[in-house]
Parts: sequence; C-alpha cells; structure tokens
Amino acid sequence: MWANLPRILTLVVRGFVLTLAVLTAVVVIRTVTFPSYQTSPPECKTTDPDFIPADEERLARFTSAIQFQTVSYERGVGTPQELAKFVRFIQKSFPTVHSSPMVRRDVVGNYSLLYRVEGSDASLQPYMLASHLDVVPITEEANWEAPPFSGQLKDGYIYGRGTIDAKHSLMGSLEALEFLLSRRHQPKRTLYLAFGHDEETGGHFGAKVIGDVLTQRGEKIAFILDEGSPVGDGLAPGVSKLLALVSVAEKGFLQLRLEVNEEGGHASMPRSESAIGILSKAISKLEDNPHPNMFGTGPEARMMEYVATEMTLPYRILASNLWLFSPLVAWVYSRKPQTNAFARTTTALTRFNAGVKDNVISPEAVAVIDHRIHPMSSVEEVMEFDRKVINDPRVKLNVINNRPPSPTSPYGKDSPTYMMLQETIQQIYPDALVTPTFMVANTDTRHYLNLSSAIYRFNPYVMTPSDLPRFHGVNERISVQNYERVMNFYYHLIVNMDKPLELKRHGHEDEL
Ligand SMILES: CCCCCCCC/C=C\CCCCCCCC(=O)N[C@@H](CCSC)C(=O)O
Ligand SMILES: [Zn+2]
Ligand SMILES: [Zn+2]
Repeated sequence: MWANLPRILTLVVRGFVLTLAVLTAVVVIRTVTFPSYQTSPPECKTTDPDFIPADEERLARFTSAIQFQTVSYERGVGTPQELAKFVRFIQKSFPTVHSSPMVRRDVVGNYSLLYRVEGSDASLQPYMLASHLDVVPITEEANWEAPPFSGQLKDGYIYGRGTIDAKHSLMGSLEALEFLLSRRHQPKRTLYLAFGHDEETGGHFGAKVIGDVLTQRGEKIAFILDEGSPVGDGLAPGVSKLLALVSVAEKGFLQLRLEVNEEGGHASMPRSESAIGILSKAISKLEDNPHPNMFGTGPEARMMEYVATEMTLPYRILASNLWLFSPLVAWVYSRKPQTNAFARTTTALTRFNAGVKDNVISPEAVAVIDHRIHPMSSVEEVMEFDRKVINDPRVKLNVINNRPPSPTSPYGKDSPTYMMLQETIQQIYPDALVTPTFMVANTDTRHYLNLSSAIYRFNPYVMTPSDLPRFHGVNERISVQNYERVMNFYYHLIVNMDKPLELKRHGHEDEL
C-alpha cells in the first residue's frame, strides 16, 4: 500500500490537472464562441426634421404637470381635487388630441384616463401605452435642492415628484401623440393610452377599472408598454455601454403585517420579554436570513447572456459560462441592493409601530414587511420561509396584499413586438445594448395580464447608480435631454407601429 502511494498521488494530481484543463478549454471555447444577441441599430431618425424638441413650450407644460400634487397615500386615499385639476390641465394642454375625431377619451374610475386613437386598418390588433397620474408623498422636504412640486429647471434638470415616476411617460406619450395628430397623421394601428390614477397604491380603482373596461369591450392587445426599468449607465456590473433594460416580467409581492400581542402594564415591573422585544427578534431574524439566492433561474440569466459578448473580459468569461460560474455571479450580484434585487426575493421592513407612553409597557407591536418575489418563487414559498425563520408562534403573520410574479412575455428574434421595441430604443440610443430583464418593482400591468401576452415595462431615459435613490426619494429629477428622449421614443414607437409586425419563422410570415 505505502509503496503504491506515490503512484496513487500522481494519478490523483493528473486527474485533477486533466479536469482543470478540460474545464478551462470549455470555458475558453464558450467565451470566444458565445453568440451575440445584439442587432445593429437601424438608421437613426432622431436627426429627422420631425424630431420633437424639448422647447420652452413643452418644458413649461411638463413643469406645470409636476406642480399638481396628485399624491396617493393609502389604498383608496389619494388627492381627488388635485387629480381632477390635473385631468382638466391635460385636456387643455393637448388640444389636438382632445378635439380629434380619431380620438375617444373615457374618464374611468373618476380620474383615470383611457384614450383610444382609431387606426385606419381595423384588421390590426391595437396596442397600449400605459403610465399613471399619481405620485408618492414627499420625504425629507428640507433636503430637496428645489421644492418637490415646483418642476423647477436647474442646471439642465427638471426637479420634482413625478419627473421619473411617471409623469415623464404620461406627458411624453401625449406630446408624441399631439405632435403626430397635428401633422394630420392617422396611425394604421389603433392605439390606447391608459393612465391610472392610483398606481402607487395598487391601481385598484384606476388600472383595475381600465382593465375591466377593455375586457368588457372584448379587446385583445398586441402589446402593452408601461413604466419600467431604465437605460442603465453603469448599472450592470461589467457593462460599460448603455444598457437598455426591457422588463419582460415583473416580480410578485407580498406585504405582511407582523403582530405580537402580550401583556402590557407598568414599566416598573416588566416581564422578561415584551411585545416589542419579541417582534424585534423576529424582524432581526428576517433581516439576518435573506431569502435564497435564485440568480440564474429566471429571466435575469438571459440578461447576462444577452450582454455577454459586450462585457469586459472577466465578466465576459463569467457570463458566457453561467453553467459553471452562476454561484459566483450570484454572489457578485448579492453585494449591492440594486443587483441583489435581481438575485432573490427581497425583504424590506417598511413600518414598525408600538407603544403609547414612555412608562407603559406596550401590549402590542406591529411591523410591515414588503417582499418582492423573485419570478421563480411564489407567495406560498415566501410565507413558508418567513414562518420557518421566525419560528415563534407568538408572532402572527397576516397578509395585507399579495400578487404572484407575472408571466414572462416573449422576447428575442421570435417576438416581433419585442424586436419593434428594440429597434425603437436603438433609434434613440444607437450605441445602447438592449436586453430582456425583469422588473424589480411593480406596475399597473398586473391589471392588464388578461389583455395581452406581450407586456413590457421600460422607461426610455438614462439612469446612473446615483439616480436610483431618487425613485420615491429625495431630489427626484429628469434631465431635459432625457425628457426629450422620452418624447421622441414614444413618437418613434407610434410611427414604427404602423409597420407590419411580422413573425418570420419556418419560412412563412404571420401578421398580428
Ligand atoms: C443588472 C442590472 C442592474 C440594474 C439595476 C437597476 C434597475 C432598476 C430598475 C428599476 C428601478 C425603477 C423602479 C421604478 C418603480 C416604479 C414603479 C413603482 O413605484 N411601483 C410601485 C407600485 C406600488 S403597488 C403597491 C412599487 O412599489 O413597486
Ligand atoms: Zn410609477
Ligand atoms: Zn412609484
């Protein structure tokens, strides 16, 4: 036995070296032969004479739109008077849209707006552009560089709540339509514009009703485009070019109310555990035990493949070989909040309430957890995980609201609508890569799922990592350049949708 040891060791080392050599060879071959999913940009139209400039008049309209304080607070609790004023302002600001015989406008659920622009070819399925009228409340008002409802123009940026979420797309799509109709252009394909008034609190009285109205009309929609992920500048690790993130799916959500009820009493005679202490431990366990890393199991893996050939070398090797490096990429993604959101179901503690007086032991403690569910997980799985982690029957878990992750819409060369979107994005951003991904937050599209199987969530503006905290945060703003891109993106999209949407498969063509 001992005599054979050198031979055995040699064989083991040889086996190891051989395996390493084979793995390295496979990794190298895959890296250099990995297919490119990017197509060259079409002829750029933004230099055409019919480009929409962000001139004084349009910027003034956008500024005014920001000044309406259309805040949504809680489900069913909004700002009806501001919404009504904003609706009147929209009507006055886009006279051609509102007087055209081609346009039917319905006010739905009191304040939401549904426009139908009649196309000349009734055989073509309509499509829909969506956004919303409402905004979230202001936080830390003292830290804003310009008053949050001013729409003030400062150093090339328009400041205010709603500038990126989402009055840019509401006003931008209406500007595009006004521009088009004022040139007496009738689209071939019927187009809907749908603007809910309570997206920020779930869309139960706005988008839900719009969805019901269209369902009752028996409408089937070729594709829907709502607010969503942006064109990232430095957002994705290893990608130096602009990266247009088209969300073909959306995370689910689960909002849970955690409640502990214990005996209260005089603060001079406390028991060893209080309602506050028990709930704090539960919360702390949830924060210490994140939901499992699922990177590589959902549409996020496709995102890596779509950009693999364009990445800097170390990332290119990783992205071309997810079969081997998925756990490593998963770890890299889990290190920053914005990429971690793609790797797992997230857990945000959004409310914590207890106590009424300094010397009274509170009999009750309540917290709210907002989970965003990874597309490959489920509401049930998340509940089960939380229960196991908390492992304390004194902590009651009540569901406030929930929604499973959305289905994934078609993407890639087999999907004419996705390709039309990609082409339009490339007209505005000729140097950008375009990739499917999923939306880490939620949109009104949850109410439109039965209207279309092709639902995309995309914001046609550029965002850097330092811009991300502006969503629902302090100093929300959009650059004039970005707002101009938004208007022209919608304009180009509407023009492009007059071209036939063709499925080019197996040598035959079908039109939607
Ligand atoms: C690897 C790529 C990294 C890219 C990282 C960043 C991508 C960031 C993407 C999107 C951020 C934009 C978020 C906008 C959210 C707008 C929608 C919204 O606010 N929805 C509400 C709905 C409330 S319903 C109760 C929400 O809370 O989700
Ligand atoms: Zn929004
Ligand atoms: Zn929002």
